[in-house]
Amino acid sequence: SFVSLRQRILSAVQKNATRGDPRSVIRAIDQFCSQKEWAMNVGNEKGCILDSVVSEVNPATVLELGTYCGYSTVRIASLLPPYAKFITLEFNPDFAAVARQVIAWAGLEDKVKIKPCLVEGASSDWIPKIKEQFGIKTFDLVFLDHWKEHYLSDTKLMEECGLLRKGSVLLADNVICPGAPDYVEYVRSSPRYKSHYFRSHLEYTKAEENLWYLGIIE
Ligand SMILES: Cc1ncnc2c1ncn2[C@@H]1O[C@H](/C=C/CNC(=O)c2cc(-c3ccc(F)cc3)cc(O)c2O)[C@@H](O)[C@H]1O
Ligand SMILES: [Mg+2]
Repeated sequence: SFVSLRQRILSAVQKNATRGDPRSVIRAIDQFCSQKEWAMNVGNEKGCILDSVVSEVNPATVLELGTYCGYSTVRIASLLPPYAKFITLEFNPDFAAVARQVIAWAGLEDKVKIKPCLVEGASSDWIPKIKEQFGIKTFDLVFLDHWKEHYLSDTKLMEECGLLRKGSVLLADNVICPGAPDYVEYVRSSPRYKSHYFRSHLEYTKAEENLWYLGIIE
């Protein structure tokens, strides 16, 4: 039967990565996607920027929008302190199923070093429920990497639901390629945001790309 790209990514992890070793899971996916088949993981170049932001923010609460195969979930989770709460939202059940297995292979499910709580469903449905469902007041860090046309609406929704505070950091992938122009326009023109560009390249290519880092200031 047809084996989907995400199944091939999972097989590459199970074949080449060491169980319980998050870095080997990241390496296995990066090797597969740079040598065999491109996939829309954030990749290693932008991944290192993500790592530096996570380490700098050292967040107690993290929200990821768009789990996909769990590549950035594993990257983030492996850097969080044990008490941290990490929610990742994915509405495609097939992607969520693969991501659960990639996260489990990295031992982040078992070791409960951090249990990224992979919630199946649309971000717009779940964002209003996060406070009472997970006992989270505000997010220290949000990583946006889902459909680009949802970046702005979900950011506004997070503001309305009181999930962002002074100092919350929003990190958005792909603001140049494929691009999120309405989101960029909104945060650049809003006095509430201080924004910073990280120059990088589209994953596994030489194409110009940027991760868009935003601190919130009231
Ligand atoms: C409202 C809602 N709620 C929950 N999950 C949601 C959700 N909306 C989407 N998702 C989930 O998130 C992922 C979607 C990611 C979309 N990412 C991209 O489209 C993307 C594309 C490229 C790219 C660049 C150049 C090209 F030529 C082609 C593609 C690079 C990237 O890095 C991308 O992220 C996917 O797993 C989807 O199910
Ligand atoms: Mg992306």
